[in-house]
Amino acid sequence: MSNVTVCARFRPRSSKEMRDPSRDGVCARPIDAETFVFQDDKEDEFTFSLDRVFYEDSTQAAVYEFLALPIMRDAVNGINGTIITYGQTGAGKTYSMEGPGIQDCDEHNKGLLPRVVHGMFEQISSSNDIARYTVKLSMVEIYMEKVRDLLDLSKANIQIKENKTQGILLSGVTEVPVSDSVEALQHLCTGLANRAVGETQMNMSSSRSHCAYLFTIQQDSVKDKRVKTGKLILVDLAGSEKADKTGAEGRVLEEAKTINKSLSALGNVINALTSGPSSKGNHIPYRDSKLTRILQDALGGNSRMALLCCCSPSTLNASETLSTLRFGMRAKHIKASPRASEVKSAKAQEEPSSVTKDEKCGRILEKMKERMSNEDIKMLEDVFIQEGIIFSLDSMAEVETVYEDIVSKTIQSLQQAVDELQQKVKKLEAENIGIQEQALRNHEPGSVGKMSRFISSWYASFFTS
Ligand SMILES: Nc1ncnc2c1ncn2[C@@H]1O[C@H](COP(=O)(O)OP(=O)(O)OP(=O)(O)O)[C@@H](O)[C@H]1O
Repeated sequence: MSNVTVCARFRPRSSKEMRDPSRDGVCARPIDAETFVFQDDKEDEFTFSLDRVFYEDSTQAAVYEFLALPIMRDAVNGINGTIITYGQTGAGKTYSMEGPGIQDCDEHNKGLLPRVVHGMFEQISSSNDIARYTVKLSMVEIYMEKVRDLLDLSKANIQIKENKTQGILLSGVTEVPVSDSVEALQHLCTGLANRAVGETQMNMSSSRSHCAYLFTIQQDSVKDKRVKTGKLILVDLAGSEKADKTGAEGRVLEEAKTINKSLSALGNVINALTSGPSSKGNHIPYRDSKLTRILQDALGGNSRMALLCCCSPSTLNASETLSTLRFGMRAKHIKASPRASEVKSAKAQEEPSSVTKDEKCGRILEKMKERMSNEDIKMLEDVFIQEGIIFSLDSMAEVETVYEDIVSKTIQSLQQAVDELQQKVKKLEAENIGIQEQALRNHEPGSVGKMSRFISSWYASFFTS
């Protein structure tokens, strides 16, 4: 059981952001490779801890090696993987995913997609003697809630179907077999040329669609004829900014609304997945958008998943960046347990389980911890966000530390309340004695009796209320 890998990447400041005269301009102050302090436009500070933070001087190679390489390697070995770039328009999603160009780009600037393609075929060629591989490539765009085949534009409305053994499928989508990275990149370039490009005030060439690159890697073992299939999906999401900020109108406004609807659906699915069982049962609204439906297997756990939160470093975009980072924090709590989709030989299926008692206990413990954290994380996160203590609940150890801290603080304040009450009791006792003495001095036995009855009943009600 592993968490989703969530990283943030701050691109260099644009020339417009550099010209901003109102501030020194930068909203993130690095603490270490995983943690930074974020300052919003009201100068409130939030500390974020993610799996890795890439600042403006980070290289494309570093992002690939940390975020994508392990997922690509597993996909070649039959474990599904998904890599998503998320963030507002102009935050660096496409730069991170593709680089300045897929084919004719210098080595240094190459994005995740061409690196994944090269890495995949390199790994395949180094293990060709133990297995035969078949790689197929598809490429689709989700635009205005329609899935369009970017490798065959006549297929403008691909249907999404579900199959018990293969999971989510794009019915009739073009799947081109590719035998090396040059061929794969050529097809990707064809697909990219077909991508719908809209215009908004914020970025004259911003893409207004989600784009998914899908690789199916089938491995036929030379030795025992076992077949493993790994699906690797890379998704470059459309920009997540608010429609009103773009100043868009007409069709562009409709595009922005549709994009926001599908990104909200993605947020809702993540919320449902990370909120634990609810009164409504655990309904996960995958069907609310094409995007969440296509990502259903990835989000539902049968896939390794990495999310790159692309951010502007500028205070001008602080509110969008804050919501991007909060989205990332939320996604971090999705639990994934990807399995290799291996078709076993009959002999392998008969083999007795070699799982030890300790391993079973470990698994049960993990499940218990998982349930506990699912229920507690939301409450804790809300409290800590309110208190300005944004944190990363990476492990149960962290949950326990946080709990211990809260419990000890609660005990301290209860102790203080008990001390105050004891002092109050002492003061009242002294007053009581004084009143009784006064009554005796006045020689009024009847009044003393009434007074003492009054005091005892007041005393009793004080301590039972
Ligand atoms: N890490 C980076 N290093 C250098 N330049 C970058 C980096 N990230 C982004 N840029 C530049 O910033 C600009 C916007 O980036 P990009 O087009 O990737 O944004 P985007 O998030 O994909 O936007 P959209 O939602 O419109 O697709 C581009 O000119 C890009 O070259």
